[in-house]
Order: sequence, then structure tokens, then C-alpha cells
Amino acid sequence: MAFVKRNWSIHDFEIGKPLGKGKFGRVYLAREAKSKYIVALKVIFKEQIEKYRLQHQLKREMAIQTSLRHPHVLRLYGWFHDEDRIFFILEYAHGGELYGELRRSGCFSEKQAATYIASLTHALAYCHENHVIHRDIKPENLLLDHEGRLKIADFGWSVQSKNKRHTMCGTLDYLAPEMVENKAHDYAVDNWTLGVLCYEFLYGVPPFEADSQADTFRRIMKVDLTFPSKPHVSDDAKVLITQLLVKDSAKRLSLDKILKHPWIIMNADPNGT
Ligand SMILES: Clc1cnc2c(Nc3ccc(N4CCOCC4)cc3)nc(-c3cccnc3)cn12
Repeated sequence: MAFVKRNWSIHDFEIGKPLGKGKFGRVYLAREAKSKYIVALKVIFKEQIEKYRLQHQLKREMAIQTSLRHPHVLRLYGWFHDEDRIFFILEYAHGGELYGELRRSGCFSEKQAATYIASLTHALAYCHENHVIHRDIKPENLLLDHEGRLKIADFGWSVQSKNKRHTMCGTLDYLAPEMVENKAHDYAVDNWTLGVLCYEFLYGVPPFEADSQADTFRRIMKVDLTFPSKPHVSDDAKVLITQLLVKDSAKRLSLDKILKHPWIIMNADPNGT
């Protein structure tokens, strides 16, 4: 699919059902009129961008996502704008939100969890090689394609979805200690988040979940990690999670070491489905 045409307009697309909505706008299913190619069209209102002075961040996110090409990173094919809206032409993820899968099944098998973690690790290694720190990896930014393969979406423009926990918006659950302390952070924040996601994929809840943000903050800062006794979670999985949820960011397991970890080797499906 080559969206070689540059000057797109809303008239090039037939708009379908809304897929999700958020603070900045909405995501719609859409079809390019001539090629009949299915895409996701994300609409952001300019006044929202101006109000929050996010023009620069938006330009940076757009430059990043158009330049990234990876099987586990959702494609941004192009963008256009009209009087008061900006439109992003995005790859449509036919499988919907990974978060929806997690809520429906409660938790994933070790094979499924390890496959998703391996896909995420490959995608993050690629992003880090391209000097991109995602910083916002959480289940609702993860989508699935028609074969159930994971796609990282929303570089900085997360949209709220229907099937989301109320605490999800503005949740601290996925943030590393240096992020919640608002300290200087580096690529290793994404390694921490991989540990949080691996835990949540296997247990169905994030490791530091608490009734209040203050309590979650305290649990993250203490790295208050406990493993419920669940039969289907192997010790290797707990070892990997423990090697990622390390307060000192320099001591977290590196992305290449994650891919060589026994639990990943034993359980991840090589072609990421
Ligand atoms: Cl960007 C982008 C590309 N593709 C998607 C997508 N795809 C998608 C596919 C299928 C189903 N359904 C499959 C049948 O059961 C009902 C859900 C939902 C979303 N969703 C979102 C989105 C965004 C916010 C909230 N919720 C979903 C953003 N997307």
C-alpha cells in the first residue's frame, strides 16, 4: 500500500464507525475512496492542541511515527488538516485493542504473554535504535492485527476507549519510579514498563495496583512486588519480571537480554502471533 499522494483531504475517505474517542479527538474506521483501502482515521481538534500548547509535541510525534517502519509498530501513512482539525491516516488494526483481549480472557497463557512481550521488545529495540522512547506503553496503546500480532500505537496521542478501567486515564500503574518522580529518564523506562505489562498479562492486574494513586505511587517507589500464587505462572516468568522491575534503571535487564531469557525462549512464538 503506497499512500504516495501527498495532498490528502477528507473527501478522499469514506468515514465508518467510531473506534474510540479521547481528550484530543476520535478514531474512525475509514476507507480510501479510490483504492477501497481500509484505514483508521484519527481526528484531533486544533483548538485542543492550541489550548494545551502541544503543537511542537504533535509535530515531533508525527515525524517519529511516519519515519518508523516495523511489523509491531502501527504505520502512520500520512496526514492532512482542514480549518479546525488534523487527520492522521493510520494502519487499521483489525484485531482491536489488546486490552480488550486481556479483559475478556482475564489473563494470558504463558505462551501468549511471552509472545506479546517478545514482540514489544523487538519493537522497542527498533524504536530505541531510532532514538525514540515511547514512554507510554500501556495495554490500551497496544493493538492487534488480523493475525493477532501486536502493534504499538499512539505515540503520545492516546485515545480513550470504551472498555477501559476508570483509573486508566492518568494511571500511574505503568510508569517507572524515575517517571513518577519526574526525574530525568532514559530508554530504560520502557524496560520497566515491559515488566509491568508481563505481570499484568499473566495475573490480569498490574503489579502496583492500589485503591488510590498515592498508594500506587508508594508501591512503585518501594518496588512493592508480590506474586499471587497462581499455578500457571512459572518461576522463570517471575525471574524475568523481577529483573525488569528494578528501581535503579541501569540495573534493569536490557532488551537484547530479554530476548535471550529462558522464559522468552521457551514460550514466545517466533512469528509473533
Ligand atoms: Cl489507530 C487504530 C487502528 N486500528 C484501530 C482499532 N481497531 C479496532 C479493530 C476492531 C475492533 N473491534 C473488533 C470486533 O469487536 C469490537 C471491536 C475495535 C478496534 N481500534 C482503535 C481504538 C482506539 C481507541 C479505542 N478503541 C479502539 C484504534 N485503532
